[in-house]
Amino acid sequence: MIEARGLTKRYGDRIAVDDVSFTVQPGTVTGFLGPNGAGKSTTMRMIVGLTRPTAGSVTVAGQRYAELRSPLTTVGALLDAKAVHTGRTAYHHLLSLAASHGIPKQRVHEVIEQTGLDAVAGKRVKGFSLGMGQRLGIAAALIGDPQILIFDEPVNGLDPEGVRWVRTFARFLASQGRTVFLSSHLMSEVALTADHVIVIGRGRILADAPVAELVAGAGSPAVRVRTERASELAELLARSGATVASDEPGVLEIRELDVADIAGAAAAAGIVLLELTPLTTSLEDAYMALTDDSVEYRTSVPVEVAR
Ligand SMILES: Nc1ncnc2c1ncn2[C@@H]1O[C@H](COP(=O)(O)OP(=O)(O)OP(=O)(O)O)[C@@H](O)[C@H]1O
Repeated sequence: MIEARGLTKRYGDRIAVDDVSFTVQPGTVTGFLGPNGAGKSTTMRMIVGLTRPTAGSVTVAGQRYAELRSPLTTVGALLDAKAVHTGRTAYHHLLSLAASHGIPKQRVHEVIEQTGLDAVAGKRVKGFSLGMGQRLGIAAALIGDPQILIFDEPVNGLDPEGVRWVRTFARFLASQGRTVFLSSHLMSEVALTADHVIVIGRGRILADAPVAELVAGAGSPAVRVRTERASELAELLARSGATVASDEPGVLEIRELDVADIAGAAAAAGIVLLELTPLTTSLEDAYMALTDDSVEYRTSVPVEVAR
């Protein structure tokens, strides 16, 4: 279990992590989701004692990382796979890690096998592909057979096969009763991998819920409408309290009004609808709704598109 209480990190007058409290449970994959710069890496670095909190605390298995007598056998982390840039072979990299922590050699063979590195274990890490580097990072995290695993953006830059491997492996680790905490800025990835999601934006927790609950609570789903009089209908519906968006000429995405309300309003105004489709709410919608005010950089769709 990982427990953060009032965890805060300031860099000068910039607040990277702002008074966050959460618990990550064993036996599940918990996704840590947020846009770039939201504070995910800073939080993870504080969990494993690499960054010192400005205030608050975080514990793993009930203790602060610095107090752990045997850190590698308690928590394993993959924070920056590219950080391993060595002329040593994968086997020797893992062997020296094991040796420096009193972990038997046998464990090196086990993690090599578990992470599918057998074929490249004798090769120098320098020449590794990103996918192989990621497997090596995960093997290193597993070396002490810890119950708690922290992976920062484990699928970033991986090909589809690599993504699938990380996803399946994370689920396997959780099925063994381990605590698996993995970050991503990809909601689609988290939806496929995690049971539970903690969403962070601008250093604050925006949601902490099972994936299913987050989707269900995403608010009114959108309705897609196609008409030749899109801008006229958009103005009409906006006056009735709808939120109207458009990223394609003649097509509107309407929230806060249901299909019947929209059809009624269009009929009353003599506007012919060419399409009227309720859209199901996805985790992506839920995530966008939650982080709407939290993204540092955004693109906006000009209203003119609706015309
Ligand atoms: N060492 C540092 N010095 C100053 N500011 C920092 C430092 N590390 C992080 N920050 C700032 O803190 C904020 C949170 O960064 P962090 O890397 O934790 O976010 P993130 O959610 O992991 O984003 P990304 O997905 O882009 O890695 C950002 O605004 C970042 O610029």
